[in-house]
Amino acid sequence: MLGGQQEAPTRTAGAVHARAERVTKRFGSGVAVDGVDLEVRAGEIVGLLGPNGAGKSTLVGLLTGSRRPTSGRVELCGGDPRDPRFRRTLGVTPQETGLPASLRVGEVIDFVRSHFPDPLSRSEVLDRFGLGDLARRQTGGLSGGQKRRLAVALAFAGRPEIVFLDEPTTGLDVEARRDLWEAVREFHAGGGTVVLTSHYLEEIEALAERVVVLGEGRVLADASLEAVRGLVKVSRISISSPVPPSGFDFEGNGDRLHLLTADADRVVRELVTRNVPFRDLEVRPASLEEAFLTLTNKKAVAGKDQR
Ligand SMILES: Nc1ncnc2c1ncn2[C@@H]1O[C@H](COP(=O)(O)OP(=O)(O)OP(=O)(O)O)[C@@H](O)[C@H]1O
Repeated sequence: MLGGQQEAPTRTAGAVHARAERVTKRFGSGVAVDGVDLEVRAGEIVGLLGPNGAGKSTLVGLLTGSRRPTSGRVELCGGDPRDPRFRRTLGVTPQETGLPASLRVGEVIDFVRSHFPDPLSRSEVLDRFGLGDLARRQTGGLSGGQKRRLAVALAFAGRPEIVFLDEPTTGLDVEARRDLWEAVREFHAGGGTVVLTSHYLEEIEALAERVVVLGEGRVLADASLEAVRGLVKVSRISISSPVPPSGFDFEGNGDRLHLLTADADRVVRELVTRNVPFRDLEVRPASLEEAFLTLTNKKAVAGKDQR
């Protein structure tokens, strides 16, 4: 993948911790990742956002060395992610984690720790992720949420430079999710780099400073959270009306109707001019989810490096 001599992993602030250069991954005739360029710098929290099948997990797999690109180049902390010297900088929680059912939680943590030169202590991992009470439990007997918490904790056990969290809080209740966010923030506050994928827009909004929107394997947007919203400049207009006004694309149930538009002023003026009998008018900026849907629909190649 990468040729020639490789230096030891870079630990300089501002260094590139993960890089994809025109990376493509094909499965048979399908393209999961299609010519992606991406740089993640030390200390960033980057959210990968996209609908099912957009290529998020495949991209994470490529950046973390569990998959090889069909073409293009990937780097992790300045080297090949398949090289153990560079893998030591990495913590990863894949979407599906197979934990050995007969091992106890503490044993699994120790097993993972043993692969790293300067890991967290067992009790640090247990405490930080609220697993103290479960240390002696066999992983086979854990609930789905407990397994997920352990899987995320394991990503941090080796005291990594960069963590990749693929849908980290799927299946967790609100409290457990917030606890995990806190642990991720703590890692970030200590200088750690984070790449996370999520379907929970709340999670991306809570954690990410930069959002990379993927659609059909391509980067549709790569910008700050605010800029991703700004890119589409969509407003959501809601009205109550006994009948849907003709000539407008309002959707909704009952008499509450909604419309996404880039020009809310024009729509409201037209509603008034045409004497539409609306009430309870509400106009607000689109949520990230709405912005993201609009971006995906447009298939726009938008705003690289607007962060
Ligand atoms: N091992 C594989 N063999 C064949 N096709 C695959 C394989 N892995 C992924 N794909 C295909 O590649 C595309 C991208 O999948 P990927 O899992 O990366 O998307 P995703 O954005 O992570 O989706 P989700 O949010 O549902 O996890 C999909 O069309 C998927 O079916």
